[in-house]
Amino acid sequence: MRQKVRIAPSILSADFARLGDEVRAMDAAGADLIHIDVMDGHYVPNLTIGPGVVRALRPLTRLPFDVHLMCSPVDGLLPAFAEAGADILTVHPDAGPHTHRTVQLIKSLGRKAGIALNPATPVAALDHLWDDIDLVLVMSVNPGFGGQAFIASQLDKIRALRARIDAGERPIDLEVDGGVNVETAQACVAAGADMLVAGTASFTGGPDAYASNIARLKGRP
Ligand SMILES: O=C(CO)[C@@H](O)[C@H](O)COP(=O)(O)O
Ligand SMILES: [Fe+2]
Repeated sequence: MRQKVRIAPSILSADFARLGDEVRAMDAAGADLIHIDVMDGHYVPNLTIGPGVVRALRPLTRLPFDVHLMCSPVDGLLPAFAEAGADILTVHPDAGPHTHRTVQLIKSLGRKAGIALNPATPVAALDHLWDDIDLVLVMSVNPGFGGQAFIASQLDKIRALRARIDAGERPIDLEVDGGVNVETAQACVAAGADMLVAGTASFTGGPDAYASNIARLKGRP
């Protein structure tokens, strides 16, 4: 693989009845971040996790919390997630009218700011944001659910983003989310991704399989 990749298991695929244990198990298994999918039943047709859950999980691990907000409007939710223990707050530019203002709000809360690009959202959506963002999240499925198939056309977008990030002066993480498994992980890293979200592929097989799942996603046998 091209470079060291970090794996962010999405707890959307965890056993919600044992969520704390699941987060601890993923930490012990070698995960690099914990990805938390926040869905509002409006921007996407699913309803998931609020700041109370993030706050409850926060003492259980020192891994960064990578909070992916599929919410519209989102600005009013950001302070609560920051206070609850989010490290990265990632928003969708099509979910609100003033994404630059949203990014400024995230920075004012002292958190890293990410922008998520849906499969149909072009790289140009970032044109006015490059100076302020810390992460770009390429959605390789349509947002809303775990367990969907990887949309291969997004590999070209990852390549274009890698070229743009490498041409810039600031470090910006390039994360891919949706349908990531051992095979698609390799393609994403070859295209330039340095962070991979994996829900199904991380949690499949139960806790005894987590370490091997993470290792294989990192390209180890
Ligand atoms: O944001 C999302 C879906 O909207 C993701 O984070 C999924 O939760 C990833 O799940 P898998 O596709 O890896 O099962
Ligand atoms: Fe996500």
